[in-house]
Amino acid sequence: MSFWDAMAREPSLMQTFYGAMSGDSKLVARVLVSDCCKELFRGVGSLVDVGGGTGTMAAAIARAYPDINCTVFELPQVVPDSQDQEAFFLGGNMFQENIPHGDALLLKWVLHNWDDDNCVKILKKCRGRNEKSGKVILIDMVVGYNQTKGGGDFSQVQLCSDLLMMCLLNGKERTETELNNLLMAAGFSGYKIVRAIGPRSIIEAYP
Ligand SMILES: C[S@@+](CC[C@H](N)C(=O)[O-])C[C@H]1O[C@@H](n2cnc3c(N)ncnc32)[C@H](O)[C@@H]1O
Repeated sequence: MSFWDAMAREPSLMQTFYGAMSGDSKLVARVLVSDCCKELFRGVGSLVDVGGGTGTMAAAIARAYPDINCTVFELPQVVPDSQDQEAFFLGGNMFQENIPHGDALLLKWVLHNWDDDNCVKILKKCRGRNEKSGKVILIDMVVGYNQTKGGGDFSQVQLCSDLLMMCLLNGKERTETELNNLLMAAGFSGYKIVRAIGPRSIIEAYP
């Protein structure tokens, strides 16, 4: 049974986990929708937050950019019973179903949950959905990046998170080289690290 299915059997655990994800998204959204990142959203009319949890990030983007149509694509057990006003929810499994099309697909704190093979599968599916135009926005740790760019030393946080991901999910935190390898294996033409947010980074990847 997957970590996600096991959690779905424990309502209190689900509430705690997705509440924590939502709290984190509130923090990160403050940076993502601030002036420093506005280039990310230029020309974007639709955005899909893949594995977007309870929709906190998508709602923050929709509030800041009312012209962007925001969708949250999540496991059915996470989709709320009634639709949110700010973002549309769609239930599905990103490995099995088609990820909805979007000018921008967002993967925040998703890739670090998976091993390399599964990451390439996820990235290929995302690339397939916006190959002609658009991009994929990743928010994840890039191990070592922040130290070299003067953003503070987050190496211990990054290594602790790496251990946690390995133990819980067979996932990992990745260096820039490892991230580049995944993107190239999934057929992306390039990427740019837009900026760091503490131990994590915002990365724009181009199909
Ligand atoms: C670490 S959480 C991040 C949630 C959200 N992006 C955030 O940062 O707050 C990973 C998310 O991936 C979702 N997820 C896991 N497996 C999935 C799948 N097969 N298809 C779609 N979503 C999935 C989980 O339900 C969870 O919300």
